[in-house]
Amino acid sequence: MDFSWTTATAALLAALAVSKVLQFVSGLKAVDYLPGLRVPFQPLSLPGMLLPEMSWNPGVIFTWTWRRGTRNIYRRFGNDTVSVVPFIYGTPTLYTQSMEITRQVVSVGEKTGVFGKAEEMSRIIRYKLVWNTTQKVYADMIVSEGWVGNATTDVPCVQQLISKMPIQQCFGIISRTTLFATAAPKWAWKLPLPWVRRTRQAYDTMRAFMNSQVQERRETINSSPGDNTAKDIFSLFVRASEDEGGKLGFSDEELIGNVFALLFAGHETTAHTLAATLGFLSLNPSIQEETVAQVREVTKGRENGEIIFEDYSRLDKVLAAFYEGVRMFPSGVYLIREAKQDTVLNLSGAGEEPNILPVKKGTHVITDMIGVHYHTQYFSDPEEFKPARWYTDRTSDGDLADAEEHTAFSVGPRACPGKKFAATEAVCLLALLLRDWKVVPLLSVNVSTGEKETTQEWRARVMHPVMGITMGVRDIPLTFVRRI
Ligand code: HEM
Repeated sequence: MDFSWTTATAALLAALAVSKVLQFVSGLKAVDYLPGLRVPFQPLSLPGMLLPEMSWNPGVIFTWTWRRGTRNIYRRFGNDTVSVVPFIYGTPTLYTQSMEITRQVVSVGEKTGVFGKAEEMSRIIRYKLVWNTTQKVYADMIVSEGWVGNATTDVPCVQQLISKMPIQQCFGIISRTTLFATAAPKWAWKLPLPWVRRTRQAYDTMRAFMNSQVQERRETINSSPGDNTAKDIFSLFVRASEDEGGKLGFSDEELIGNVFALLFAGHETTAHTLAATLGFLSLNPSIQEETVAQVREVTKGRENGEIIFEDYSRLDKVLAAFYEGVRMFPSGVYLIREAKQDTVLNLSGAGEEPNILPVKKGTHVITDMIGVHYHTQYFSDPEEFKPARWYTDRTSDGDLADAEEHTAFSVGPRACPGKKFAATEAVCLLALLLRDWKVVPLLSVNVSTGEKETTQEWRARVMHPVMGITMGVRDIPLTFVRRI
């Protein structure tokens, strides 16, 4: 029989099509045919992330872009948990906006090993050091940015202010180019394009910085073996690695990787949440003044309005503003877990008739933090910035019985170990900034008409998410007006 390329290609395509159909059917079975989206690619898979957003390719943060009206997937399919089954590429996945399912998966499921993710993290942080360092960064920033003596200062992108240390420019570039870094083959790094060159430089600078940090710590630790005084995270990693020694110790690459992951987990999330919080405070002057009043009350009678670490627990309105900022822009937007074995989820929630959903091993379950945070069952008026819902004394605002469980820092054994770190840094920085400056939106002016946009237009233009390593917020333009 003559060999024909056409026949061979057709046979290959037919085999591929059959395998995809079988895979799709097994995906539907894995989620027990729970209604939901049927799309070519899982939105969090590489093709899903890289291809442009279309009706057939929802995009990484479709739960935000589609959150209103009939496109909201939970409303559309009439359930707080829906399936997303890809027919070309990706893992069958359940998206949920139910805290009850989140508890079953992220809390109980993780504890029992039925659901899980990979690596472990140690939890050693000294919060007073965080507070004092934040104070120093604020003082340095006021000088280096030339704010001393200014009555007002315009800041076109408040994120850049919050990320001012030199190495942090590299952080910014790296976090914006994660998709490229994950997907690009080696040759693509050599392309003669300015942004590729800048990306390469950022990665090289960061690697060299990290390397020098490892070598420095290694020398110090080896030159005085009994000395355990250095408690920064880098030294702890290096010491742990040196103590294990031989094959069990970390390689330099692994050490750098771990510290890198920790720095990124903490940096981008906190910077974006602070920016979003300042943005919302600028849009809500009365809430801003209420928060400032607490700062004044706490620091009354102190020389220069000094704010100290011991004030943290009394600055609950500042903390509440930060929690509300992270509720509205949850940087850890998806909690992704994989079923480690065949299991079941109870979709009905506490107290109702059981409605059992079988879930096959390998299926992903994603808690959609946007869904949870804009769910009227948990938060009344979810589109409103209402820090009062987090106040310690929030008896008037009955919608948060378990306030701690609803924060954007996750629950269960793999909840964010940096929550207190972020909260300490945020309360200190926000209290200092608000004590000294009134924050107002920097409104743009229409060049042809000379008219200024309204604050509502500013909100509609600015307060949108962008996806880097985590979910952030667009550049936030603000004016800082000195308080007398
Ligand atoms: C606004 C600030 C922050 C937010 C919203 C945030 C949010 C989160 C969330 C939701 C998770 C859990 C992810 C999951 O369960 O899949 C997480 C994990 C983590 N966070 Fe944060 N985080 C913040 C700041 C920080 C800071 C400052 C640090 C470090 C100092 C940090 C270090 C980590 C680490 C290491 C993990 C992984 C924990 C594990 O897998 O066991 N985070 N974060």
